[in-house]
Amino acid sequence: MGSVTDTANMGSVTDTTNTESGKKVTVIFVLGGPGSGKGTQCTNIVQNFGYTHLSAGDLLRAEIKSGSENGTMIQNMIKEGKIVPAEVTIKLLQKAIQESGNEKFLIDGFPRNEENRASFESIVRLLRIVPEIVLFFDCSEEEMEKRLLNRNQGREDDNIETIRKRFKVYMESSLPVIQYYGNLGKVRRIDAAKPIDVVFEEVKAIFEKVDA
Ligand SMILES: Nc1ncnc2c1ncn2[C@@H]1O[C@H](COP(=O)(O)OP(=O)(O)OP(=O)(O)O)[C@@H](O)[C@H]1O
Ligand SMILES: Nc1ccn([C@@H]2O[C@H](COP(=O)(O)O)[C@@H](O)[C@H]2O)c(=O)n1
Ligand SMILES: [Mg+2]
Repeated sequence: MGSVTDTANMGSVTDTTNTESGKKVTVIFVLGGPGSGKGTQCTNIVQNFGYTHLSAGDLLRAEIKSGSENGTMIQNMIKEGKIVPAEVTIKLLQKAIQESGNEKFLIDGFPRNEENRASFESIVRLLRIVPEIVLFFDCSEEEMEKRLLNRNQGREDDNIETIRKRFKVYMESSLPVIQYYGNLGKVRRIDAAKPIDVVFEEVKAIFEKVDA
């Protein structure tokens, strides 16, 4: 997305569909419940299909670490399992997109609620970028809870109290976004309860079609 210019103001994103090299920008949203395996499978997709993986959660956690003025607000929201205002998250995504030099993006954990979706769409409408497809990692709460409690990555939100809050936000705010894209025929549902390599076989079949 080399020709997308943003003068630190989301309203001033230049209207362009293609990069300066004339290549098409591909955006794939990666959605699913907490612990469904989005990050794990994105790592596999990057290795096999040349996408840049942008995890909204990872970008927000990096923003906390950077000591930014929004850090405390973001940290408090993550601890409570709440969704950070889209304005903040989209700025981080835009910066990462610009810095990547790539044209193919997996946007993981975004849009997470209606406000995320509507804000993103109002910006990308200018760019005429629409998500190619939405990968939906579908997994039971029981399995996701087990995975999160065993993740051991030192995440402040991987405790049972916050996990329950994240599940509630997922059911109430994130699933409707998946349904929205489902109504547009964009959702590719994946049975994420299976072992990692089996899930990736299903993912691979989808990407082979996208890249065809
Ligand atoms: N198919 C799978 N079977 C068993 N364990 C898995 C599977 N996929 C991922 N895991 C493990 O579950 C944990 C959560 O996976 P991951 O971090 O990829 O989930 P996520 O969807 O990105 O979660 P979050 O939304 O919290 O970031 C990790 O410890 C990972 O190794
Ligand atoms: N669009 C988003 C994505 C994430 N968050 C916050 O980060 C937390 C962790 O997200 P993961 O995808 O890494 O699980 C999430 O619970 C939210 O608090 C957000 O606000 N907006
Ligand atoms: Mg993740």
